[in-house]
Amino acid sequence: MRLQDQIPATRWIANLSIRQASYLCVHRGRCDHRSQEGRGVPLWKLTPAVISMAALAYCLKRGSDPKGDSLLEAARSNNVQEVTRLLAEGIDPNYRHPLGWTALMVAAMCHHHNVVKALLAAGADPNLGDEFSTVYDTAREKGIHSLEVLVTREDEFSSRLNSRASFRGCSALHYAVLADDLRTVKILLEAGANPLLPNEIGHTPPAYAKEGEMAKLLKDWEGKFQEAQQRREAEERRRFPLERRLREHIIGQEGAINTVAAAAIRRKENGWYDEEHPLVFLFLGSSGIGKTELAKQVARYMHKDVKKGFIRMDMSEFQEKHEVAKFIGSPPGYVGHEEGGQLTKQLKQCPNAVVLFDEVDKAHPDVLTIMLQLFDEGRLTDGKGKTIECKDAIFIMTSNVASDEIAHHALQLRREAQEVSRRRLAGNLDDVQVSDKITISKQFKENVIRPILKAHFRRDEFLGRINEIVYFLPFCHSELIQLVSKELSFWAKKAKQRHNITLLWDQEVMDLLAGGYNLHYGARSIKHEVERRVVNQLAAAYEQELLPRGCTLRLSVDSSVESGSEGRGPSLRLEIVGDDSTSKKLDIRPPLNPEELAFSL
Ligand SMILES: Nc1ncnc2c1ncn2[C@@H]1O[C@H](COP(=O)(O)OP(=O)(O)OP(=O)(O)O)[C@@H](O)[C@H]1O
Repeated sequence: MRLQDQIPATRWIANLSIRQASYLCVHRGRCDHRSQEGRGVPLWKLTPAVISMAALAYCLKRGSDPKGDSLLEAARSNNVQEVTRLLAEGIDPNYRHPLGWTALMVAAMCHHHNVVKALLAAGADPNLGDEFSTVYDTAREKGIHSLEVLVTREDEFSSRLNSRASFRGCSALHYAVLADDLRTVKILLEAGANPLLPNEIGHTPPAYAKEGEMAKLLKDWEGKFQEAQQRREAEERRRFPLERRLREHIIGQEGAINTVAAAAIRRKENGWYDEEHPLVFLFLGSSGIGKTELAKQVARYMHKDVKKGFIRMDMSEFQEKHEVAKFIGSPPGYVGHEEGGQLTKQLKQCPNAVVLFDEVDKAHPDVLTIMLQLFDEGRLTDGKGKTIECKDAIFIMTSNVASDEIAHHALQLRREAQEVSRRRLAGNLDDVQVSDKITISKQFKENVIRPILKAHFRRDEFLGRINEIVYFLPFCHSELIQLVSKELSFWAKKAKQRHNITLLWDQEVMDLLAGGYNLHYGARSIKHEVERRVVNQLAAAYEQELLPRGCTLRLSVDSSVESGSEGRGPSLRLEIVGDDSTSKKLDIRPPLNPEELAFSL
């Protein structure tokens, strides 16, 4: 072992006596608290405890990389030469201590400017957040003694920090500001550290700045950073508009995508909206058709990948009157008051979130009354009497109410459009163009859908507060082909990654799988069909060792099985493609092939 690699171990041994003393203090404190005499425990009795802590310390270090640990130690002790040497050896500049921090955070906290520069030059990310929370939480998470965590944090990071405060999410910039080190703060900002980045408790670095030069410097950079961020986002939006992003994840549903993107979100982004009220959508259509997926993608667009930006409430959990309390929290004196409400708790963390109320038609009328207040006033008062302002939130309700009527109307429109095209073009139509032309008529919305919604929700003011009712239509054939292709590609990628198997298929296979579409289950029925007819066969062939690693497999339609007989359609077969492009059908033993098994029953 190199001398440098031994340093942390030596420090651990040297620190045993400190730990022993600390443990003694803590233990004495406890004894004093419990007994009148206030006598401590003899030192010899503590030795096993201290030894066990040393063992824990050893365990803590055991899973870590000794060179990574040396980098952390060199950063802490301001050994620029050693830091540079280790980085040149290829040690990850973002290597984390087993308790969560990086070398850049240590150097920033300890005023070691040159180490900070060396780490940044080697690619250390100034915007990584610390994974260390409080001493006690970290001890619980890692399953080690809190005293051990405390001593490690003090020895290997800094002894100047409050052990009870949470540091999760603090960046190197947070630490440099906490250390009041103007020079390091400048270096970090110039290297791209984000002064607007909040830690887990929502504080950005300027929140820890002392008045004066430090606060002024950070304020200037906040402005610069905001401008640059806005420029970047505008450029990104221009190059990659929302509709295009949504279409990458959602097949078909052009009308729904355009309504949500153009009519509402873009208006909101560009300032053409009513800032007094949040946006409210009602997504209608049958199951598995993309309603939830569209809501998720909107949240991802609005909040990047921030988890808190998407709140999902299953409204079938609020069918009873008494369940209102679960929604916004119970008033004082009632059971669950301390817990708070499911919606209010999450909205508090992100008041401009995208909130999905799934199956809203199932909610109790009292819950709807609360939602109406929320939509109307853009604020919500929880059981503790705290008001949450959420005028910037986007509320999306989904419902299957009237889904049969919508599906049948859409199919009818599609048939009519096909008929018109057929007559006009004398056949040979591309149904993508046809499906684009389908729009649910105003008359149908007014005469069919509105009365159904009114009968269901029984309140005009509730329906009146919805900005847009968005219709999701059943998939047409070309959209089904896209869904099949997406599913097959997903499994082909897995086959390649896991077994180096190349999977091929043709149009006939996709047509056959598209036939598994069920209007009531939507895209889920396509997923199921691909799993049932393709993945099950692949798994069986693999289990029977019929698939050599690195082989090429072709899926094809077995036309020897004619449709019609006993309701069986053509089946899919698997062939291995040889180097000379010849193919050999795989003989998968029936008992292990669920499809064949089903046929033989
Ligand atoms: N238009 C679509 N394009 C791509 N994938 C889709 C589409 N519609 C549904 N899916 C996929 O099908 C699954 C179910 O979709 P989703 O959750 O959006 O259904 P839903 O319309 O909200 O139905 P439900 O009312 O049953 O929740 C998801 O995995 C989703 O990715």
